[in-house]
Amino acid sequence: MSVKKVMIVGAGQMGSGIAQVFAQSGFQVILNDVTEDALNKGKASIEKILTKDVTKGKITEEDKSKALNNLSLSGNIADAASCDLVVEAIVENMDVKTKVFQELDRVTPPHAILASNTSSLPITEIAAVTNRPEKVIGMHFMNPVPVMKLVEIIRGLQTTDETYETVAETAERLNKTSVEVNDFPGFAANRILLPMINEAIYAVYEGVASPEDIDTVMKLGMNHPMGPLQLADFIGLDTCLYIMEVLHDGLGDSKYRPCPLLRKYVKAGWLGKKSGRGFYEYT
Ligand SMILES: CC(=O)CC(=O)SCCNC(=O)CCNC(=O)[C@H](O)C(C)(C)COP(=O)(O)OP(=O)(O)OC[C@H]1O[C@@H](n2cnc3c(N)ncnc32)[C@H](O)[C@@H]1OP(=O)(O)O
Ligand SMILES: NC(=O)C1=CN([C@@H]2O[C@H](COP(=O)(O)OP(=O)(O)OC[C@H]3O[C@@H](n4cnc5c(N)ncnc54)[C@H](OP(=O)(O)O)[C@@H]3O)[C@@H](O)[C@H]2O)C=CC1
Repeated sequence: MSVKKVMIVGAGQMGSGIAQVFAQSGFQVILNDVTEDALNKGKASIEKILTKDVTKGKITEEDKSKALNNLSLSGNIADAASCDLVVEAIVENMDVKTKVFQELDRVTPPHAILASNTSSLPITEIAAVTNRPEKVIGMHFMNPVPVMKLVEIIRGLQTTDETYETVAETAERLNKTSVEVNDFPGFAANRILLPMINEAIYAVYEGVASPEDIDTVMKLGMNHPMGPLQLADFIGLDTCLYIMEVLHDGLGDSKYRPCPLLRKYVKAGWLGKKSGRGFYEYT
């Protein structure tokens, strides 16, 4: 199957980035969210990035219009009835995701592939709530989506080769490089990245150094483009905590225990860049 039309569920930072790259690659895209406000914010962020790219001469005004013409907004998940592929990018919570997958299973045509952009949750478990587990797969983009080249493709236990190949070919059409990963907590990217971020938070918690100095260590000492605390704020501290909980519960090793300071910040509503405050303040 060659994918022509996609729905992206969730118009947050990941969903809007995913919608943008699909629209720029010539796919028909429906961006879905529960509120009109979220949809408008998602569309505005796509327009802002495309306008910047025009100013920089990376794309033409015509490329921008074409991409925006490929994009429509919808508050009704039943609009996925016309789609070949759905990429879900809502909150990292199994209960919420499985409800959405049950709904998608009801409304999409039988040939449609249902993909999740989950950072860490088991694809096999998400697939099990549908009547098409062979067509459920992980399509894990990296943040910021328009910039990062990688897509982790995660096979659930019942994902077929055909589903895998369609998604791998779709990632290639998006000009991304994909890697095949098996269904383990945190997959590959976050099994490696998140323990480093969590350790950096422990270092702040234990008074090893200030957040600024810890980030400087990793930026100037290891040439990371962002320090781990700046990156945690960028990912979202709620998402970081959900991922650490999945690693801790799923792998059962105390080395993955989420730092109490991370829990405290999330409880306080300090979710990082998206809420205006995390390890740093954002205006
Ligand atoms: C949690 C998960 O499940 C998985 C994950 O995603 S983990 C997170 C993975 N991501 C990372 O590790 C990101 C690490 N950070 C970086 O690579 C860089 O800091 C960065 C690309 C985000 C920004 O780069 P920078 O050099 O510091 O800043 P800046 O010069 O403003 O941006 C570089 C380019 O990226 C673009 N860019 C930055 N943020 C962007 C965004 N949100 N959307 C689109 N484009 C963006 C800029 O427009 C710029 O483009 P040009 O080179 O064409 O001018
Ligand atoms: N942040 C990152 O760096 C990365 C995140 N991911 C994964 O991507 C997913 C989304 O993360 P991110 O974009 O950062 O999160 P955001 O909080 O930015 O966006 C989530 C969006 O989904 C909406 N939403 C919540 N429930 C539903 C629903 N039932 N139907 C439709 N929309 C819904 C939210 O609306 P509202 O705000 O109203 O609740 C919000 O607009 C998560 O699974 C995360 O783990 C993957 C790679 C990187």
